[in-house]
Amino acid sequence: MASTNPQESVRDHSPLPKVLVPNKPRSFYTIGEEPFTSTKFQYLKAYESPLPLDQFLATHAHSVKAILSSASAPVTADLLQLLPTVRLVVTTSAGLNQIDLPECRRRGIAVANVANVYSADVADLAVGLLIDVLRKISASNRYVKQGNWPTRGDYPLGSKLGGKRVGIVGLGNIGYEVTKRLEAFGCCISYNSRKKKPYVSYPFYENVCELAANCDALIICCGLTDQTHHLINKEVLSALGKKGVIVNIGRGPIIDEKEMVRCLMEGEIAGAGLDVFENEPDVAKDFFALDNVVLSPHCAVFTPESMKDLSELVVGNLVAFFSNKPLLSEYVDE
Ligand SMILES: O=CC(=O)O
Repeated sequence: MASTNPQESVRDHSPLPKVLVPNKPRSFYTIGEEPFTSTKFQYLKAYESPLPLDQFLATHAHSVKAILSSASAPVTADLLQLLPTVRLVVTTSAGLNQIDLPECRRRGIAVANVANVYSADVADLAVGLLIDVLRKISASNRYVKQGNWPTRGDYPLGSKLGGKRVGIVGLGNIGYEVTKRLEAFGCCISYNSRKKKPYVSYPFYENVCELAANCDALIICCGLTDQTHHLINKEVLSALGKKGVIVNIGRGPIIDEKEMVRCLMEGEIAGAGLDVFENEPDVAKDFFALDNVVLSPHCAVFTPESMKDLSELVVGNLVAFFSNKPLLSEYVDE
């Protein structure tokens, strides 16, 4: 429970190593905090302190050895500057865009990622969104529930997934899981990634526009970086074309959202399945009126099963770190 007494939150007699938690991760909300705890370390929860963050950090600056980051808890150069004894950042997010990785590297701070914990769930949702858009599942569900079937007749046909040419943008763990699923549906896969992957034989397109021009659907699986910000722009969307569908389970700002909305409204692309948005949780209202758009509230990673695996990995990484053992899932830049 949040302390109401500022003095109480500054008192810190525990000999356990300290892990700063700047914001409450969504995973703590979904399965509770208990699975993430251990007798080997103690969380310092900035979000429960009545102190302003800078005062809280000043109070604990020299006792914090690790940070538990999440999508909503950025680890910036400014934060690290205030915490000179930090040597590890563990994140609960698949994306690492909120962590200043070059600054961590410069300071000799290790980063532990989520490894493969979420990949299957995210891939399932990506394929689910694609099928939903193509087969109009959500749209026809609304049609039936609104009582339109008897009066307005059959709903327009959806389109087959099998045989579709699907382009994966970002062939990491999640992208690879998506390909495994789409192979089973008989799709023709090709991809764009920072580098050609030696372990797959799918056609590789160095240029995402060329990939789009040769695909019926694009699935965005890459991380958000300076290079991928608005990677999917007007040119890529028009290359995808009138019959093209886009699915995004990466990060909202990878797509130029205003341009995508325009293309959807003007029929320049056929549909979209989106789990992530440029300005979460405020989703552009233009999407709401579009029947060819399926939306989910950035929940691709959230199943109780993967949350449990996540808690084991987070605790495992922190315990390993505080026991001077190798991390279970250290992020290594390729
Ligand atoms: O999108 C969710 C995550 O990065 O964990």
